[in-house]
Amino acid sequence: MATATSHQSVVSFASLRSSPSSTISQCGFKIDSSLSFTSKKTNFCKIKAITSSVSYDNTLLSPSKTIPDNSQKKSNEAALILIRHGESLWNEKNLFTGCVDVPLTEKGVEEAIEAGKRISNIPVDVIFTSSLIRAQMTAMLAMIQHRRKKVPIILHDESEQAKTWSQVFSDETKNQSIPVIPAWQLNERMYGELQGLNKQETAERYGKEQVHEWRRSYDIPPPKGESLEMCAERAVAYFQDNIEPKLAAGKNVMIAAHGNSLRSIIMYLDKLTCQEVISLELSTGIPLLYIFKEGKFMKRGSPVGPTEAGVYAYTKRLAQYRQKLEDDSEVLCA
Ligand SMILES: O=C(O)[C@@H](CO)OP(=O)(O)O
Repeated sequence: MATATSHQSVVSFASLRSSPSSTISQCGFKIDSSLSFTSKKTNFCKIKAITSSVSYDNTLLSPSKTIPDNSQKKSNEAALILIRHGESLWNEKNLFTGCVDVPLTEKGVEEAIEAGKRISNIPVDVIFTSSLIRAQMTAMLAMIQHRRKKVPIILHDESEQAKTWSQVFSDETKNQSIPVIPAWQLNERMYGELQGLNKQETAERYGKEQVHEWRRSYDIPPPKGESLEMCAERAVAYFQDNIEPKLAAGKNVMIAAHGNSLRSIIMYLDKLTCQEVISLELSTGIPLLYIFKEGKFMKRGSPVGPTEAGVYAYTKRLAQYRQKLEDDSEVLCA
């Protein structure tokens, strides 16, 4: 089996069972129908909920107790956008990165801006990122492209003082902000003793198959690192405890994270088996859209651009949101 690169230009969603053709779909996915899958159940039942959850709302941007908690607002659907960070300096050098905190390349910056353009008409109420700079840069660069022009603000909870010192005292300013919640649980899989090694040289030294197992198998960890299963135990538990409740409350969520932390979350959303997840590759800087409705996640594809009609054809709510953005900009231009 060929070693997958971190820069593949195609997102191969092995689980997209409802669309069997091997073409670029209307949603912007390439679906690889050459793969066949068994009906083996995913063993995600192993994932235990982590109870030490942190929950933020827009209200945390302001100390006022009188501001209503909008997280309780009723809605029957919410958008979920997943973005793998843009190309990092170590992606460019083909080095195993894992939890090493490396920034984006110039190309990565451009990818993040392009991703932002693609989702610029999709509502975002709260952003979750890993604690690593490449995911945070991606989230920020993407959000500055958003037509709503809200300001993404990182919430700091590392100490009581950090929380107190970053309070916002204007309701209006708070309403024009989007909370950005960093969570180490969304960090890239810890690559152990491979971190900093060149991927090609490692494959030459240990063999392509061994390195492919370390990189893509579900339960085989790299030396002293995390397997995808171990990464899922923290990333999916965090998603269930902190992100799903937001979606259930009608909040539109964006997650900027990493190849493997997002693979584990997609495995959960798409109910992929341990075999299926091996073929799941995420490109850098490509946003993926899901709709959460009645407790279920529906994959909607990757928004191709601000004028891409397909994305909006899927839900009335997204179409209405875009129409409102159009109306507002017409009023501003008049
Ligand atoms: O190096 C890493 O941390 C990851 C993501 O870039 O690489 P891989 O494609 O091997 O999972």
